[in-house]
Amino acid sequence: MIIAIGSDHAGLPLKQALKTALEAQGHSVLDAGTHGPDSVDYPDFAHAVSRQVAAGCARFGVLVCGSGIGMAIAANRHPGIRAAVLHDATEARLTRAHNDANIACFGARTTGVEVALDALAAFLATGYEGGRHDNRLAKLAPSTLAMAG
Ligand SMILES: O=C(CO)[C@H](O)[C@H](O)[C@H](O)COP(=O)(O)O
Repeated sequence: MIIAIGSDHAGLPLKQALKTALEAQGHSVLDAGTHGPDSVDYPDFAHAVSRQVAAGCARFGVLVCGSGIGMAIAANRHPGIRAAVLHDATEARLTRAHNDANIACFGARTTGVEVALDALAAFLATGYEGGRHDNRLAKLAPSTLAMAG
């Protein structure tokens, strides 16, 4: 599977750990950076990864910053992106099964490496359930916002 990954300076160590694990599992990882400890702006990396996922160049994205929240806010501005901040494997399974999330966001300052690895494995192993969730996802499309009450 092709997976796009990115982080800011705060997320770099966790990003490296997740990338190493993904490659060991046989995935192809497109690393959008950052590649060093200098302070950078998380939206630059969220936008790069989101574009790759939205364009179909990568099946899933992984984004890491201090809390995961800034990355998720930035990624969710892209049509077709459903990014979720994950703190454990249960959240990972639920957001795949119910939200068809396609980008997993982690907070390197809030979530340990082992928990993040576990959550990412669950995220990648879980399929979208469809059914009752299809109508709900359709209501997330930007074109439906003008009609929303
Ligand atoms: O934007 C964030 C909050 O959602 C990220 O956690 C950033 O990594 C964080 O703001 C970076 O903080 P720093 O003080 O510039 O290292």
